Amino acid sequence: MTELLTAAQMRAIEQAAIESGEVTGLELMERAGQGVVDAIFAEWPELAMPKHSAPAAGGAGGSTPSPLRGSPPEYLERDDNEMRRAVVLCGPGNNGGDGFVVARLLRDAGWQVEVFLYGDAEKLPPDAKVNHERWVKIAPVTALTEQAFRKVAFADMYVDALFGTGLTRPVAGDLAGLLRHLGGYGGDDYRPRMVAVDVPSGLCADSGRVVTPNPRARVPTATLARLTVTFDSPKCGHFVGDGPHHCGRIVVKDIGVRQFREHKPNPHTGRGHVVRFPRTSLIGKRRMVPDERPFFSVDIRYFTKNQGHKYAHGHAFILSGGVGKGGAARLAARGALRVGAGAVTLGSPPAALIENAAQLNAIMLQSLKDPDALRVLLQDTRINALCIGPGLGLNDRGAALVAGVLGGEEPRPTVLDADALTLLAQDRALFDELHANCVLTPHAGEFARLFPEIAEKLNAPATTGPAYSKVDATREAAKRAGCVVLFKGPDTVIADPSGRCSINASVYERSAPWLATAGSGDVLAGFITGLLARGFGAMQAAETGAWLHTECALSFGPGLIAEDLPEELPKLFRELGI
Ligand SMILES: NC(=O)C1=CN([C@@H]2O[C@H](COP(=O)(O)OP(=O)(O)OC[C@H]3O[C@@H](n4cnc5c(N)ncnc54)[C@H](OP(=O)(O)O)[C@@H]3O)[C@@H](O)[C@H]2O)[C@@H](O)CC1
Ligand SMILES: [K+]
Repeated sequence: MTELLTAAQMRAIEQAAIESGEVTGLELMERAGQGVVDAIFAEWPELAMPKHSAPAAGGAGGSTPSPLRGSPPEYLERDDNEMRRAVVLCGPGNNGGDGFVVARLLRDAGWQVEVFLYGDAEKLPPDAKVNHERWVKIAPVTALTEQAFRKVAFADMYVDALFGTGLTRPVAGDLAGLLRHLGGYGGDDYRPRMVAVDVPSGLCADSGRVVTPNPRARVPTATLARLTVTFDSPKCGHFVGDGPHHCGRIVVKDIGVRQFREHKPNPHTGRGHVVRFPRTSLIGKRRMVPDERPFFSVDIRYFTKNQGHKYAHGHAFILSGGVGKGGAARLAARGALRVGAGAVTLGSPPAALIENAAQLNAIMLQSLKDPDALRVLLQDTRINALCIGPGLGLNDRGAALVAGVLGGEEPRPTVLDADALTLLAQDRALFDELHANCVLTPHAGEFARLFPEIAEKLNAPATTGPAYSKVDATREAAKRAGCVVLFKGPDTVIADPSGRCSINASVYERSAPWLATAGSGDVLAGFITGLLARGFGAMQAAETGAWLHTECALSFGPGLIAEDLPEELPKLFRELGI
């Protein structure tokens, strides 16, 4: 798994590296700038060629339209030289320092580069100041205003080095207007080559939220990049909230500080300690960082087909709702069976038995009238995982069954989804019965019902950086509930009460918008239940279930309906060598 860092964690690693004496801040800045330039040429190889010799396919060859509306200035229209043109926007911190390095390296590569600075050159931090001075020996720097930018902004590429991990407050005044332009130009169908250094300016690196007093503004005050080049490790904000929308694509460049991730305090000075708790992992497919495993590791031990009867592979029990409401629980049951539970039983109210019987074959069916019947059933110790909520019904029977599931003598690992979550929100005494082997799988609405104070913080405008994030919210919720919380979305965040946290992001190359289809959440609940039955721990079951869910959707492709998800698993398991 790839580790995601917060801005503070990245700063601590950088600080430890510098304090070790093995590298200077200036060297790190040079590596960062070089990383950006390398990423640019890898992303757009045609930019390494002279302008008129590059293929023009897809608008890749010639000059791109201005990101600001209106025609390019006359002198640019007359320009017929062969040089590539870049505009680099530098800010008042070290992100701006990286920008000056990028400008210099592009110029060394034969580009015509125009540099703008927002802020006072005298107040730049030391390394940024050195790179500013290096640049002004080569070419001038223009003070950044919207008006000044409008006059010259016509380029093959724009580099956004205004703010990185140091964004502390909303961008205001003239610069806000400029960022709105850079974040809202061109409609949806065309984005100029905008490269964000570390993080698109205006976006909080921790939360992926645009830092603004007005979150409902039609055009956000953050740049819209086609490529974001970050250093050492991706940051949480690249994968949650609006991050993926603003980043375009993420490339991670090694700047040689990895050994300092585990840095201990210097015994003499006591400094150089890297604070890396809590850790956040990315559950992803693609290889993002050298020497990290390309796949999220599905623990194959739990899938090994040991000889043995079906119950040796676990027995999942799924509680269903009333007549006409059984579809959701049947989907969950199918998911649990396909993911590998040896046996799956659906507990149905007597009146719905015939309906369920007509739809089930490999899944067993059991009459489940009330909590007394449940108590008797749970005397069967082979039942080792439960799922309650899909299609359950917001009624007394539902509430009594949730109480029965949570309050038994030997509470089983249990997934609580859908109606069970609403019932928990309505009855705090029930909520207090949650135990460490529970997994809650709320979407945003259910999350807000279950954890109203946390949701209020998350939904409040992000007016300071670092802003409260979905990662923070899920961690806090897991702690409060005392169990695993899987907060659904394209950026599914999973946390346990100890603070362990993962993000299963269905974004970038794992984007699967067709996964937002009726019944998809029921299948996810079933996957997790099946994995619990196979012996996975609660956190691992939630992580693996979420990962498989996205992978099934990607494998099937558009046109997917919830029924297709479990049926995709055998193919996926074959590919994984399970
Ligand atoms: N970590 C690493 O290993 C490496 C990091 N590197 C690079 O350093 C970057 C982090 O640099 P950084 O800490 O100087 O922060 P950065 O984002 O440049 O901004 C801080 C400045 O912006 C200002 N400011 C903030 N918000 C504002 C607002 N709304 N409107 C106006 N001003 C605002 C803020 O002002 P202040 O809050 O202090 O008043 C301060 O002046 C990082 O993203 C990466 O690119 C690489 O070089 C190499 C390795
Ligand atoms: K930036």
